[in-house]
Amino acid sequence: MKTALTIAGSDSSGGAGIQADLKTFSALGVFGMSVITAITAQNTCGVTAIREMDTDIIKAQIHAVYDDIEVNAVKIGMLSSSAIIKEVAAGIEAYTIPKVVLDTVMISKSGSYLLQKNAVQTLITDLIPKAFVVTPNLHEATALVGFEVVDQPTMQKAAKVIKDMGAECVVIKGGHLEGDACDLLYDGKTMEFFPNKRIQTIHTHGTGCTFSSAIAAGLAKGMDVYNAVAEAKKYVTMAIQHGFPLGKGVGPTNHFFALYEKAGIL
Ligand SMILES: Nc1ncnc2c1ncn2[C@@H]1O[C@H](COP(=O)(O)OP(=O)(O)OP(=O)(O)O)[C@@H](O)[C@H]1O
Ligand SMILES: Cc1ncc(CO)c(N)n1
Repeated sequence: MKTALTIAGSDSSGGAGIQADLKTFSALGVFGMSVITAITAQNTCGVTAIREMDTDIIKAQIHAVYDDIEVNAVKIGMLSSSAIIKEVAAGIEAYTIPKVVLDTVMISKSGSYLLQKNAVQTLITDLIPKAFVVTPNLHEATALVGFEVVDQPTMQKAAKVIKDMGAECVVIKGGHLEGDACDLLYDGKTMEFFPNKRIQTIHTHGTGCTFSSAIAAGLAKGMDVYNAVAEAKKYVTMAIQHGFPLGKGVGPTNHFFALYEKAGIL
């Protein structure tokens, strides 16, 4: 069985973060492992508290996994601070980790900072150059490149700038576009749009985490980046389609509907 590791924050409500990542890995038939960078007290209405893990326990978790187990792909999510980014970058360096999907998590849907504002530059200098795929949403792409990313032409322009920061491939997510939910993949040679009709729902908690983990799962299974993104897009669309009104706010993506439907059980 192929393996994937998520290095990310915990979401107590189970819709995003480590919990969404592990559900995605399982649903896609990959054995999931985790390095927890921070704990959030979070539900469908918002984030009420954040506690960062000390860098020594983050380092110990990375070493515990890598000293024992072959890891076929890594997804990186919430990192919270510059110090944590540097620790994770050192781990990638120490084990020369190749298939890294970096989800540049910055602000939760409810508006809480999951990455300190002053850490964006560290992300650019220390981690983006080590990533195989970087997956910013429109807001994150804007923060990375310094101009507004709001439509397909500016997504294309931003993808080139982020590629020049040293990432192998760039996926700019169009979940926040006006109109269709259209993502862009740039591998340095071709620009490929992955269009999809926008699903009319408020239940989109964890869409970004689900998508980036699904890309990592595809890479773990040996897919090339194009197929990994195409399959991840199908998966996240299905998971949003079956999203449901858990709690009083923004409900989560639904992995198990996706799994059962795929297996022909439902
Ligand atoms: N309403 C929707 N209908 C269809 N696809 C969607 C919808 N919302 C998001 N997506 C898709 O979900 C994936 C995640 O994109 P999105 O832009 O929502 O990420 P994100 O903002 O990083 O998510 P998060 O808030 O969880 O961090 C992309 O493939 C995007 O196109
Ligand atoms: C822990 C965590 N990671 C990522 C997200 C996505 O925004 C979230 N809401 N919570």
